[in-house]
Amino acid sequence: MTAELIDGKKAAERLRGQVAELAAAFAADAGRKPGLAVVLVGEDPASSVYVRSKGKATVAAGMESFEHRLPVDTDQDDLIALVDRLNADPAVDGILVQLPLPDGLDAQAVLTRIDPDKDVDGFHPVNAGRLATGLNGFVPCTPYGCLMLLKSQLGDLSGLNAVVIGRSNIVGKPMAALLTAADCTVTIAHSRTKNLPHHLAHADIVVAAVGRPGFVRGEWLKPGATVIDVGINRTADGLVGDVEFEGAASIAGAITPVPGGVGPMTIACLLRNTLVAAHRREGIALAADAI
Ligand SMILES: Nc1nc(=O)c2c([nH]1)NC[C@@H]1CN(c3ccc(C(=O)N[C@@H](CCC(=O)O)C(=O)O)cc3)C=[N+]21
Repeated sequence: MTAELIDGKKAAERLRGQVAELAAAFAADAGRKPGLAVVLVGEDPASSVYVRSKGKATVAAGMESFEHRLPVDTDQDDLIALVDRLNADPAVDGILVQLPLPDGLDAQAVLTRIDPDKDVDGFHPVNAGRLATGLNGFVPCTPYGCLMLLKSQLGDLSGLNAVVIGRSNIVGKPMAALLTAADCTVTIAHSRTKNLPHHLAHADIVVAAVGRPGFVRGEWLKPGATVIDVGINRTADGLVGDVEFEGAASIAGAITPVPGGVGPMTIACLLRNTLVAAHRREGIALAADAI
């Protein structure tokens, strides 16, 4: 292995520390802590683990955590009614409805019901539009975390070639928008892309978000490339990313591990977005470069 390991766990700890300091200052100013509501429908074991760790991280950062666990057979109207209550609750700055929702529930209708100014996941179409047009909104946590890792690794990203593999609304599309705004030359590759190795051969930055274990091969990479692996695949070998790690680590300049790369940054960015939401809702200034 010759690539430098990008330590997402350490970067996330640093960000969480900054959020905690700013959350304490907010609480002193506003007379209340920033609040994050997390809604989990059903008992998917992986989702339960994530929701628990989000709750713990929220409290550790000096914020209020409101957890709503609903039965798997919850109907659409009851879930929408809960979102309406959270929208109206002044103690709630951020709302996250854990995905995926059980079969039979319409996730798009639920996400679109969340007040865009409490949408700390950045999944509401209004926030997607704000990101696409360069307005202030909320950026989805995973791509935002990836951008922070890239900037701390590479500094200015201007003029670099970036290939984003995956075109989901949650990762690929917002990632491409962020890299475009950072002046990269961006290619979005996906399942229908012809000759992916051709595109990767020119990529200074690769963000892999396809959900297939070991899909990206080391020999496809440009030597020295910076590789961000968003994949979290549970296999017989344990948790693995979308990038074939051993091969990639011998050619890339730097690479995120799985676990310990992008995942911890996702949760830290959720706290960051909640802090920003709280400041905006209370009309309290937060220096643009504070976090
Ligand atoms: N509305 C919504 N927002 C989300 O942000 C959201 C969601 N739904 N549904 C599920 C996915 C997944 N997700 C992760 C967060 C942290 C880690 C994480 O911290 N992973 C650790 C450990 C992983 C493990 O051990 O299982 C790591 O990669 O090192 C992973 C995955 C957020 N998601």
